[in-house]
Amino acid sequence: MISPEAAISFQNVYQTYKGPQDAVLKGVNLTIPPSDFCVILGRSGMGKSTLLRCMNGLVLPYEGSVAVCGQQLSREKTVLRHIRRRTGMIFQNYNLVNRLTALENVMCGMLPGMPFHRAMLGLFTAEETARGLALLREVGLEGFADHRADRLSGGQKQRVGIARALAQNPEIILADEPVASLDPVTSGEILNLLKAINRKNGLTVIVSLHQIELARTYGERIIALLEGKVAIDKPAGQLTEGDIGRIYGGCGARGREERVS
Ligand SMILES: Nc1ncnc2c1ncn2[C@@H]1O[C@H](COP(=O)(O)OP(=O)(O)OP(=O)(O)O)[C@@H](O)[C@H]1O
Repeated sequence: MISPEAAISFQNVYQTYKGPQDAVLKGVNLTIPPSDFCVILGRSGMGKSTLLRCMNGLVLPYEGSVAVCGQQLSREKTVLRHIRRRTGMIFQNYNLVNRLTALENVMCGMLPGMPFHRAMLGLFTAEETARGLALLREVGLEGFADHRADRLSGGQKQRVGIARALAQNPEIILADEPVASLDPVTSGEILNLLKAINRKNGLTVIVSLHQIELARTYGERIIALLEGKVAIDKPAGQLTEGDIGRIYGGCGARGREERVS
């Protein structure tokens, strides 16, 4: 059953890029309540990014149904626009516009919610600019507003990415391997920031990770994908060695070690 109160609800979802014989998701059932902090685990190619892309309508299931904040995902443009406004996306490679400043990148997150003529010309009100600056402060980048994105460190770029996602006033943050390109200390800082946002703003946060220790430290709920299905769905504190073996077993111990930060 699709739950109208859930932030995200998947019912028997099948997704493919090539055809049903090559399905990536093969009957995913999932309910994520508002304000959850979930970590998605799974070996490379198991469909973590695909699952996240299904949550904001970047890809659509060929069978089953997805609902975001109670709204059923469909091909209809108004539905997609609405769902994308409610889901802020954070990427491994930050997806910033290099030639723009940190503040200008953050303001890009406001464009979809602005009247067309102002968005086209990039005309922001003083209030919107003040909000952009407040968001930079919130992610720890006060004083970096005028810095070009390509001159920032990886951790700073990811902070700008988070501020840009917040600028669209989302209810859900989807972070696709947000710390995969960062060192362990910076990774912890970024996950702490996402956790603080989850706690302070009550946003639902769903993060895909490869590092088991980070998942255990920062995740509250662990969802692991295996062979296109949810194989494990439990509180992070209850994740056992047996579970980890099940998720990464096919890689052998070496494959697992490589993923542990
Ligand atoms: N745009 C695409 N077109 C065709 N196939 C795709 C596309 N994106 C992903 N796939 C395939 O779908 C499967 C799942 O990919 P996905 O990126 O969702 O996995 P993942 O668990 O996020 O992997 P990783 O941890 O390596 O990022 C893989 O076999 C991949 O090759």
